Amino acid sequence: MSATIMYGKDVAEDIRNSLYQEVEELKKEGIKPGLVVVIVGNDKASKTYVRMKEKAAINSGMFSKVIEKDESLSEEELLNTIHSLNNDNSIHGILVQLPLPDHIDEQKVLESIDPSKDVDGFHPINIGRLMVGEETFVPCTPYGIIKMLEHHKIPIEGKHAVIIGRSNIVGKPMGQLLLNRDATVTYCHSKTAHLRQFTKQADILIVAIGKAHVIGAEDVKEGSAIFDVGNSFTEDGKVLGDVDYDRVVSRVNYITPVPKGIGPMTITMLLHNTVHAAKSISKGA
Ligand SMILES: Nc1nc2c(c(=O)[nH]1)N[C@@H](CN(C=O)c1ccc(C(=O)N[C@@H](CCC(=O)O)C(=O)O)cc1)CN2
Repeated sequence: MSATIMYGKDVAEDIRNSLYQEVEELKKEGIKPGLVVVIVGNDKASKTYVRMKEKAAINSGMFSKVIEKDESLSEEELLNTIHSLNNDNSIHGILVQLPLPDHIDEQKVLESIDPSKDVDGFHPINIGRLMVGEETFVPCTPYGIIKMLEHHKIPIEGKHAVIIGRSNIVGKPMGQLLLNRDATVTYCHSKTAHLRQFTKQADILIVAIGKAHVIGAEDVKEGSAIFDVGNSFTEDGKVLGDVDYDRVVSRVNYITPVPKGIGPMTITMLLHNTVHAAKSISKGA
């Protein structure tokens, strides 16, 4: 069996080209989409992701700013920073890079972001909208996976989608997006007994647990589509997915590699959400 290797870059390029055109049109109306990313602390991977976001936004013709704060920043200071960004009319998208240091209440911070600028889609109002099937900001990684499914014309309706991982960033919204498209969805997580029993049934398998190579050839259904969200770093700086790609690839029809699979789509859907925010804020929606 020869699998289709799903490179996010290929799908991302088309979306980024059309976003660039949309940004140019907005600029003619005097609107330059503006994204601010706030990062607290020195996590190496987070810093890399933030740089990638900044570069992608600038390349798409947007205004982009990174606010870097020291690890010792208090929760109150962070909330004040967000408050002033909420009130800044030149900023359409606000994102707080996760994870935050332990002394800061992550949920409180995410809930302080104006929902109309919440380009990560993590605010409870936007999550609620997703649950009831209303248009909203969709979290970037699951949104990117939906775009990849669409691009490769992988059927969703009536299929069994199994999601490993129940984070607010990926697992939970991913399941809801697939459910909204009439998949039968099973959530698995660290306490799931007999994990393989579920993964082997999956027509679409989404793996987002952050443990290198835990899914092997015996865990997948033949002919399925595998989406690997994992990004674990080895001591020598190599990035590994949650799926043992080399062993799994020959058993499935579709698979994302790590790196260059879903990662580029996460950043692209952030750009999409920022343009969407700029449009709706400027129209007073
Ligand atoms: N506020 C947020 N925080 C975090 C999110 C998020 O969506 N919003 N997601 C992750 C990190 N993340 C984006 O922030 C992210 C992770 C990985 C990649 C990526 O492109 N990875 C590469 C490999 C890594 C590399 O080359 O250095 C790939 O898979 O090709 C992009 C974004 C947690 N925090």
